[in-house]
Amino acid sequence: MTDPEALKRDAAARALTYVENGMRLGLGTGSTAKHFVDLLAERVKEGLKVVGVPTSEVTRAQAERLGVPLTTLDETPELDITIDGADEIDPALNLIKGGGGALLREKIVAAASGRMIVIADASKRVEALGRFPLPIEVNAFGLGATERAVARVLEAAGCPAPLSLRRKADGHVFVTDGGHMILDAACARIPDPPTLGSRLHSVPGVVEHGLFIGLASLAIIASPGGAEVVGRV
Ligand SMILES: O=C(CO)[C@H](O)[C@H](O)COP(=O)(O)O
Repeated sequence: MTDPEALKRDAAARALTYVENGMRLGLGTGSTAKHFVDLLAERVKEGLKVVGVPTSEVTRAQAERLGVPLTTLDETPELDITIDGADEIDPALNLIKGGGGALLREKIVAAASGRMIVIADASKRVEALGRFPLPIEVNAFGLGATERAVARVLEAAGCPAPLSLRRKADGHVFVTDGGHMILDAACARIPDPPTLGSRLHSVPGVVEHGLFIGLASLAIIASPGGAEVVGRV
């Protein structure tokens, strides 16, 4: 059996072939994106000139440690490519993201990019989104009321789901880089992701959700047979 880390690194290496001198890059978060930043740093040491916007404090620390030049969306509001992982990828390249809790910055950075390339191993491919619990980032104020409103929206969208407040391994509540909390919705199957996405945005207190609709234009999916490049259908 192929080592999952080797597959993630394969996908990351293939994504690097899309990076050209002078590009402004969005740098994703998670174990697959971490491989991309490692490989990018090697190319930077060899002389590649790029600048990156990290999607989390974890990625910022990694990139800084490895010498990848960084900028912000205030200094550089338009990026060429974002390369990021995903928790689920459907055939239309709609995604669930946020397993690592970085969904808000990931979505802002992807939306500011000319294209988003998703890198993943084949286990992330699904026919329909929803088996992976959908992360919903919420403001701490009014948490109980927001949770009830989110539950009503999920039910109306045909995917009633238990909600759980995300906690860290030590039991403390997980707090995002933006200072918010995450409700994970165990939907099982989301019949209409775009509709659910817009309805969730209508709930006061919801800061962002992990449905990435129409943002990714390319997915690089690594399996033991090699890395497959899939364009949006
Ligand atoms: O959305 C994310 C972080 O918020 C990650 O991209 C997603 O969780 C995939 O992570 P990994 O590459 O470790 O499987």
